[in-house]
Amino acid sequence: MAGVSKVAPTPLLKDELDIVIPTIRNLDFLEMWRPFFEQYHLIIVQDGDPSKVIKVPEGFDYELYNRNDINRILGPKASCISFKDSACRCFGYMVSKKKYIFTIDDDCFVAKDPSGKDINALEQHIKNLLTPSTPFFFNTLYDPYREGADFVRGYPFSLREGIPTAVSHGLWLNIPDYDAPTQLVKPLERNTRFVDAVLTIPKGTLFPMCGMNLAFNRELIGPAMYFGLMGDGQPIGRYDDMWAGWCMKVICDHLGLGVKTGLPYIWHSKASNPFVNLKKEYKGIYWQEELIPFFQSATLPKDCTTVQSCYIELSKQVKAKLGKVDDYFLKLADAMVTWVEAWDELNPSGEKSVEQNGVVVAK
Ligand SMILES: O=c1ccn([C@@H]2O[C@H](COP(=O)(O)OP(=O)(O)O[C@H]3O[C@@H](CO)[C@H](O)[C@H]3O)[C@@H](O)[C@H]2O)c(=O)[nH]1
Ligand SMILES: [Mn+2]
Repeated sequence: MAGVSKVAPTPLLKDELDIVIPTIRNLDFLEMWRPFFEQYHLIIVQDGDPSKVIKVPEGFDYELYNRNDINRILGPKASCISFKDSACRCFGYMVSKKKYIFTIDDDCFVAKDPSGKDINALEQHIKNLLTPSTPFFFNTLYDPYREGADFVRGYPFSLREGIPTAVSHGLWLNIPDYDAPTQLVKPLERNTRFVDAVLTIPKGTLFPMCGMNLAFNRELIGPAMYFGLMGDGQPIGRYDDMWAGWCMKVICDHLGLGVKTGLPYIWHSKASNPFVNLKKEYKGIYWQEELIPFFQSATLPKDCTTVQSCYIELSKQVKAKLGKVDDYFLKLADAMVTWVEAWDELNPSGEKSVEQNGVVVAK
């Protein structure tokens, strides 16, 4: 038989997924990801000085937005997009037209699994997003939809269909995502432990979402993925992804959407400066002792059936209940509304309930 031409398979979700990268530096890191990323469209959000030229390696298909572009596109609503903080990445989520988003930091590289094989983090995130979540009952053999696993004895059959997955939260080998105090106490600690598992985060449980290796279904949960007001002119930094994760999880629990964490791993290469981080984080470290109980007790009315309506309702509760913590939360609550308004302006397809997104919501 004539030599069978080896045609590379089309990557999963090639035309339905954008890769969003916040950056202040050249993107040489993409060379290592080329085999996994080259066929996908990149949205680069250039932070800091817009006159700086960011070099993107040849062969990648991308759009790049700097601060001038954000101001031009959003006008006064650009005030809700952070400046001089990785939180700016959420502009990429808003401007994308795709169903899925994967966001990664420019100091995150391809990690190897225990067998020494390069980990295609994007492929694993896609698997996580395309298989259901099981937040209502814990499966002790971890991800039941994975090859070679299943639901264990005693797992209710009525719950085995699972629910749609909205978010896939990946982890990091080498430099762990520690807060500044922990970084200061354990400057040499490296994460060498590869845990071969994907878990659904149970309903009613919050978690610290890290934005450096994260994927989500933009149609299901996009409007809730606002990374807040951080960086320049703000009293706090490095709580961008945390804030988004808490708002997102409350809304996912309310709408019957799932959140997973675990595989895939990336190799996080650079520890940011712990002293700079401490300055950014310190208010957050004591504020969060009030923020967590707020999110843990947050409930949304039944008539909130779209992400936008949930998010607007949450912003009202932030204003009413967190304004006493600090005036910052009054400003943040307003910025949450501006974000949704800007989102709907750039995505005029209108608000959709999860059912309208073709999702059967667990009752
Ligand atoms: O002002 C800035 C600083 C950085 N960036 C880009 O954002 C990411 C992360 O930057 P970096 O790797 O230097 O910082 P980390 O401390 O490792 O970031 C993680 O901690 C959290 C910060 O909120 C977040 O979960 C992770 O991002 C890089 O791509 C920088 O180029 C920026 O855009 N603006
Ligand atoms: Mn980093």
